[in-house]
Amino acid sequence: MMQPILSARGLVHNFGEGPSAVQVLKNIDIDILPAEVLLLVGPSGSGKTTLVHILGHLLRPTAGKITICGKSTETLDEDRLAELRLQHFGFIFQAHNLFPMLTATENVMVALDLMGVDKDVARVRAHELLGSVGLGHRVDAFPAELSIGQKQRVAIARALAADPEILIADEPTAALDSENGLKAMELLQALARNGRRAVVIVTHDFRIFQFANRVLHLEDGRIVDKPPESSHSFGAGSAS
Ligand SMILES: Nc1ncnc2c1ncn2[C@@H]1O[C@H](COP(=O)(O)OP(=O)(O)OP(=O)(O)O)[C@@H](O)[C@H]1O
Repeated sequence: MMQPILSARGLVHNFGEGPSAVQVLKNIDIDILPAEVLLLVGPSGSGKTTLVHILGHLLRPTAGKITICGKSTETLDEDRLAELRLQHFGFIFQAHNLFPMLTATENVMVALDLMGVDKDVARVRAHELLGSVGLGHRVDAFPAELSIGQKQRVAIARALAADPEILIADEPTAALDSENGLKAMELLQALARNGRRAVVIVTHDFRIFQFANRVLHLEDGRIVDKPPESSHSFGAGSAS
């Protein structure tokens, strides 16, 4: 059995306190494996975004434990959590969150700057990252000059800045047409396979199921219909 990059056990999350508290995650166990594309699917409100925020350490769970490469993250203070996020995670959100006044290169450099990378080195690295997502010819473009698919690629390049083990994407194809959605997924799948990193995707988009190694269904804060280990890989996305 492959060693998970991240293991979460008994995750519970409540929003609110006391009698008005709402439990949105109920005793979730999850392992994230190297080189896998893991899809989280389920009805609106089932807790998918809350779960990936907790897995990405953007939100602390009400209860439960997470280990990354075998080390518990439970007792880390806010500064250590910020370091951990920078080091281990890349985030890709639907709205891309690109800075409109900055070029593609500068948008990627922001992430490298946060890591304390020298500006000249960061510029070279940003160009490399943009090249790796097929945007080597658009490094000086501003977001408004890029197509939506290209903007998504800048967001992916930025998420790769720290060469993270886990990429978390919330609805990465929702705003893309079929062609761009498939291209984005091909890129994310290649990043999982080549980089030995995991890509965790929240989605409602059935078109991308073919890229998954595993699909976890969330319903009312629980993982349901967990497939047996033997069906871990299927379809075009098999990592074997
Ligand atoms: N900050 C918050 N405060 C209170 N309740 C929240 C908060 N964030 C989410 N919720 C509630 O928690 C539940 C799970 O929300 P979450 O966004 O995780 O679901 P989701 O499965 O990602 O939904 P969608 O597919 O619509 O994005 C919902 O009932 C939502 O209203």
